Amino acid sequence: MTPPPPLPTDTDALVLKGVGRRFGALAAVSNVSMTIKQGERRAVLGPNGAGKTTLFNTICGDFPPTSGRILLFGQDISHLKPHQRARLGIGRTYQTSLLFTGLSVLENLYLAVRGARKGRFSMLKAGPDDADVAHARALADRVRVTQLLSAQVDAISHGQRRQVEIGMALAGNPKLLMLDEPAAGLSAAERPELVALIRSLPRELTLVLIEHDMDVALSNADIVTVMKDGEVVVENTPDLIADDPVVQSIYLGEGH
Ligand SMILES: Nc1ncnc2c1ncn2[C@@H]1O[C@H](COP(=O)(O)OP(=O)(O)OP(=O)(O)O)[C@@H](O)[C@H]1O
Repeated sequence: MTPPPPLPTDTDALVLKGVGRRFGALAAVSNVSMTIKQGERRAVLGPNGAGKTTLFNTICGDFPPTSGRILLFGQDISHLKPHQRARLGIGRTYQTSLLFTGLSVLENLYLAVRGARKGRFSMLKAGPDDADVAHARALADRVRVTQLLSAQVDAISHGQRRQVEIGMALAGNPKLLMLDEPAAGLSAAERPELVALIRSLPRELTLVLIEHDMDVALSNADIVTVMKDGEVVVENTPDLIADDPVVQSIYLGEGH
């Protein structure tokens, strides 16, 4: 496989300093530190319950950290609300679908565009020259669902719904895109389209993805972080991760 081109800058996009998150007595995430450069593709791997989604939630603000600090392009966002973090440039998808069922692909993308803007609940009806509709169409192109614009999201495949969700996460023009298990539930036939989509995202966009599937993670990442029991156990380049004895013991141990 050809290596990805060099990163566009040496700027730190996301810095975690000793981040922890407790739920009562449970330390779901403990003392996680990492630096992700602008334009980097970072995969976070780990078995069930390792703390990957909780780590995502500390970064996006759904469950802010109970210890440590999070910096986005140098700004401390540790205690900001999710919508404030979104305005500063974080876009995300969720493990479970958040699409508006009963609406078309274009309508879903349009609502995401409107939701990402200030004054988002204006009741103005979209006209054909509405700039937001044009933006929604451009997002559809970006995530390769142009041929499905008028299809209801209930009627398209699971993989196509994942593509639309990524389009919605891109609606606010994020600088950091967080994808929570984008390949979960996809068939073997659907995965290459998702990988192609991820690879086609602009290189200056910083990308962090949680992934169970080692192949998807390794083929999309510059650096892979492996978590277990809430902690980072290994961080390395994809070529060195697969053979790492700690990673092998985790994955072979749980039957992967
Ligand atoms: N809202 C919550 N309240 C209480 N405990 C939680 C909460 N969210 C997560 N946990 C616990 O935190 C630990 C880490 O869970 P988390 O979902 O972050 O792991 P994960 O690595 O994303 O797992 P999976 O791959 O199964 O999604 C688990 O023990 C989980 O039960």
